[in-house]
Amino acid sequence: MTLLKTISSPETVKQLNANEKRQLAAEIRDFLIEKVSKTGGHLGPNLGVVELTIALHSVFESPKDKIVWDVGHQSYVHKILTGRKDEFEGLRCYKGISGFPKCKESEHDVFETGHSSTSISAALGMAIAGQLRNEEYHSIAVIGDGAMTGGMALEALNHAGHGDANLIVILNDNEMSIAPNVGALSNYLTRVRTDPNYSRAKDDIELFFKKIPAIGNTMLKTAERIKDSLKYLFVSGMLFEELGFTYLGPIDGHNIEDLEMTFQQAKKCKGPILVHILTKKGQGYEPAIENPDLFHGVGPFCIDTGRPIKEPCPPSFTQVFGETLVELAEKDPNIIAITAAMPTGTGLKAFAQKFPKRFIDVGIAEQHAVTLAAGLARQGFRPVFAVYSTFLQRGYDQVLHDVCLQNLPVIFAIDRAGLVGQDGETHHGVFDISYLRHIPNLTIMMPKDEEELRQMMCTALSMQSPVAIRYPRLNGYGIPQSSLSPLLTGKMESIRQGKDLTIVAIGPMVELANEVANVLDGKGIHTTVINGRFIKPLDGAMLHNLATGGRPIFVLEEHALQGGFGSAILEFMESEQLDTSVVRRFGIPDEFVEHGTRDQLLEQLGLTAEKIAFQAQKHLLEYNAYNKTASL
Ligand SMILES: Cc1ncc(C[n+]2csc(CCOP(=O)(O)OP(=O)(O)O)c2C)c(N)n1
Ligand SMILES: CC(=O)[C@@H](O)[C@H](O)COP(=O)(O)O
Ligand SMILES: [Mg+2]
Repeated sequence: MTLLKTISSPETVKQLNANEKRQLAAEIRDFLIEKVSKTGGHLGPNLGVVELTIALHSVFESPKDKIVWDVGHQSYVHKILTGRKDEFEGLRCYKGISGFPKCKESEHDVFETGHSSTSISAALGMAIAGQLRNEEYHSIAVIGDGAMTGGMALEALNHAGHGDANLIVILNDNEMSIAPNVGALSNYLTRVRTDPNYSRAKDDIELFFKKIPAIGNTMLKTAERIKDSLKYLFVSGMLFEELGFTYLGPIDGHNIEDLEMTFQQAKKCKGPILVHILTKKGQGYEPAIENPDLFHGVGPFCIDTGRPIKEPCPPSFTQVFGETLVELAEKDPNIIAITAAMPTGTGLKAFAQKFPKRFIDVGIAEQHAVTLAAGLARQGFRPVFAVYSTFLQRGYDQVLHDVCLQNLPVIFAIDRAGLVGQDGETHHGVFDISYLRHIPNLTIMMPKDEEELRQMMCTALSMQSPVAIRYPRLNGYGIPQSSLSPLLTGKMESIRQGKDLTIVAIGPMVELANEVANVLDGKGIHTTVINGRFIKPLDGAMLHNLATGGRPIFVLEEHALQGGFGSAILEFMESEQLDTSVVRRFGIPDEFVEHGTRDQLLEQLGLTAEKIAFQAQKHLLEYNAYNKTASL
């Protein structure tokens, strides 16, 4: 990696000639494969944008020119070229560089991303800002064909096309979202990619009519008009031209010279421009090309074989969800599974293979997915929308307005609920209780283990109202499966009894509560552990019993404290005139949690058995002293 060693900034890239840039691209690919094989990460998307990123930093003047990376999972090459290559040992690691653009890392990271389809809006905002201040710079959104299916992207195209802001949208079309891309836009782009016919048809028409003497020219003019109307159907980019963009492309996204020439052309254009580039996800590494879904976001892997390096472990909550949904769907023909471009991540691949007519992938369109589910439910189906907690944030109003207000029986299978680890702030699923709990008609559950997830899915199907089941990005505990039977709605579960302290916990925090109880047992302190199970409705009878039991109550949740499960318990106790001073909440304070392993982040947040047991001892001393004084 001789050339790569010399790269410390975009200026050093600009000094290279064409051959050197090609060599640099090869070295970057080797670098990415070597580093990501150790840390894990979004290898496929980044291998696909090596030439694009070299050309971008060759032609434009970052950070004066603003480059916004949509989703941002493909920004590793950008980070390598902007002085961070020596930090890749710590990619996505605790206190290491993020896998997404972070403004605090570099002046070249001009906007933070992680959720899809935001880049055009952000870049357009920056372009308009430049116009208002008479500042000369280019504003560039790099967006994938998958992200382009997101509603926000289309809203921004609609706005940009109507104005004269100097915005450059680079559409990185690799025919893939995480899975193969879906939808009419994707089909259109495929036609544009693979459409030799139009140009041939145009030449053939002209040649044919030119052969006909005299009338030929008249007919040729008619044919011109036909050709123009044909253009509206086939020619590259007409869709974008019609939206007010200057369309350039499609061009080979792995040819640096072509890219640079096109970007130079785009720089001279006024108003909104869309450059359509064609790339291959995983370019340069066969296993990633052959398995773009796996290598979209991969854990550590063996470079020679491309096989993930994984310890044997029990099935994940996601896998149990997917298998159970198939089991339920075999009995209930009304079950429909919906994903927003994440069939693998949400465990729906088996369902899609077994019930293709009852599986819907809407693309990166969570808002649409929720209201689509509402429509299906209105017609008597049982739609199950499997979605990551963080991405359901996109569909908040649809959950409230289209599902719960009409009390429609939609099931929200909320995966990645809790800390997700290396994706960090933009992906932790730690806000869904807060943004859902206040919505009337909605039931919210969280299982303590994978077996209870199965029971909750069965419970949800037995209800005729909206239900959310939230579960973590974790492996299960290897609990043997039992037959599916519904739980009693709104009932907590008593796990163990102890006279000194009560801990009420949800999800994986129940396991932690047991660990705390074991630590305290060794200190002669005995703990009652309650599995919260239902975040809404709460188990009022249990809470009354606990609140009047004369013991402090600790509430554990891997979720924001603001508006979380502990808040719900406090609100309930206050509304019942119970003594809320007995309650102490443990969860995520009012801050964003960065990336790292889940264990590192739990340690940082004080959500460990040792730390909570220490707090319990301290609290009990104060609590008992206070009560002694009060009783005198
Ligand atoms: C709102 C939202 N939904 C889902 C995701 C998960 N996600 C991350 S990347 C991706 C696919 C992006 O496809 P594309 O834009 O074509 O980029 P590529 O990976 O092909 O380079 C998805 C669905 C997300 N980041 N944000
Ligand atoms: C970039 C993005 O949003 C997805 O690729 C996400 O990183 C997937 O997360 P999981 O690894 O939890 O499926
Ligand atoms: Mg793509």
